[in-house]
Amino acid sequence: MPLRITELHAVEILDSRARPTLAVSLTTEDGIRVRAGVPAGASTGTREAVELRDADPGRYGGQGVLTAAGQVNGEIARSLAARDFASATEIDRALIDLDGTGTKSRLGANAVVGVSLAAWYAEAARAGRGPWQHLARTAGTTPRLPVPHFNVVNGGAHATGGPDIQEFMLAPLGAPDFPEAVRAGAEVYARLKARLSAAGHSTGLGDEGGFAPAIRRPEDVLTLLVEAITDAGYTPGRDGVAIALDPAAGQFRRPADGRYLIDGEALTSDALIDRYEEIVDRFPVWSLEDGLAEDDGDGWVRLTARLGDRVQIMGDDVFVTDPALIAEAVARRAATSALIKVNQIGTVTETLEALRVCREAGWAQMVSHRSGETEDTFIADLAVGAGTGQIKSGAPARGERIAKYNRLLAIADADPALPYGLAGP
Ligand SMILES: O=C(O)[C@@H](CO)OP(=O)(O)O
Ligand SMILES: [Mg+2]
Repeated sequence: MPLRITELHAVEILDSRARPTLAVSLTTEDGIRVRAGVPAGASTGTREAVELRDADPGRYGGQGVLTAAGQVNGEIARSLAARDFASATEIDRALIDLDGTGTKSRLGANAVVGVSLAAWYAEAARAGRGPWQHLARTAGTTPRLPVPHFNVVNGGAHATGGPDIQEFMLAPLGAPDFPEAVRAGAEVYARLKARLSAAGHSTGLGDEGGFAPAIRRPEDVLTLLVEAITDAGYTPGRDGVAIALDPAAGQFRRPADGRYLIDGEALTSDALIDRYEEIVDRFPVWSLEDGLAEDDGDGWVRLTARLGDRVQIMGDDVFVTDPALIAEAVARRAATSALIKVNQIGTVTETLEALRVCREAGWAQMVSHRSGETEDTFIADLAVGAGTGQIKSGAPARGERIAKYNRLLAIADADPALPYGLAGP
């Protein structure tokens, strides 16, 4: 039976930063009703799909999304309603065609992604399956529970006064199963808080629920993390709890001369790569995301050549979940893995395509939240269904972050046969 939408409705809600975003509800002719929440980033890539924000500076300082909601309730609803669709993929294609810009800027990427997520929820519900089972079946992938990456120290664009490096994450690679990985994350988080307090640092939180102490030197943060991992009784490293970094280096690159301003120094790409190498020598860092800026193309190739066999070199702002950009980087050996965010590209179909490009190239994939989140848990199902083996959803604290981890705990509980951990090569 074809999928027919009888009602599509978007409403302005709040995200975790008290900024407006969209919730989209969708009803099908056969009575399925679903709802999706739309996330939003702060450290965005320049080639991301473009969200619509209102022109009116009098509401939410010009950040409202009534225009985007209007696109869903008006043009998108008129175009999709009462049409027969063979699948959610077809709905995504219709959205891409209707928008017509390649960047989703006309309808708004926030409007488009809300409808896309709702369409996939609806298709799964109509098939009588959970979202992850449905995604696995559609994509032809082998499901697994991902290694959670807990962002326990927040800096950069996510925490004023925090470190220059945006994200310091705990990755319980050595955990025997997903619940034990969550436990490790939460126990180390508690020990880290105790260490920060004892040293007189702030334990206030950044946007993703991690601590945001005024510690500039990345090595000083890493030392604290290793101590906290040990305090909690875990082994620092791949057999226990490893560390992943997302410097989001584009945020601290000086446009005038392309130097990276970190910890009071102005480093060339090569000097920054040297610094990363020293960090990898000294600390149990296993993954490095956006180590360089998105426009430092040759730097990415050198970074991968230098460190690619020691740590995962992951692109976020540089690839923006775009299958074409990922394919190009595979050919240039400009990274070894890609971060995956549905709202960076705008539809679930294109996201699955990006994941397929990675799989076929032997690249690792990490499904990711945004720094502005809702209680929506689609990314948890996406990580399991697509079998990516990795997810990041912030600290093991704050409702919008733990919604995803708690969804993963529920999936683990309901299906004890699901394997846990990194996907094989
Ligand atoms: O850089 C990132 O990886 C993300 C999520 O942690 O941040 P933002 O959503 O602000 O782009
Ligand atoms: Mg990033």
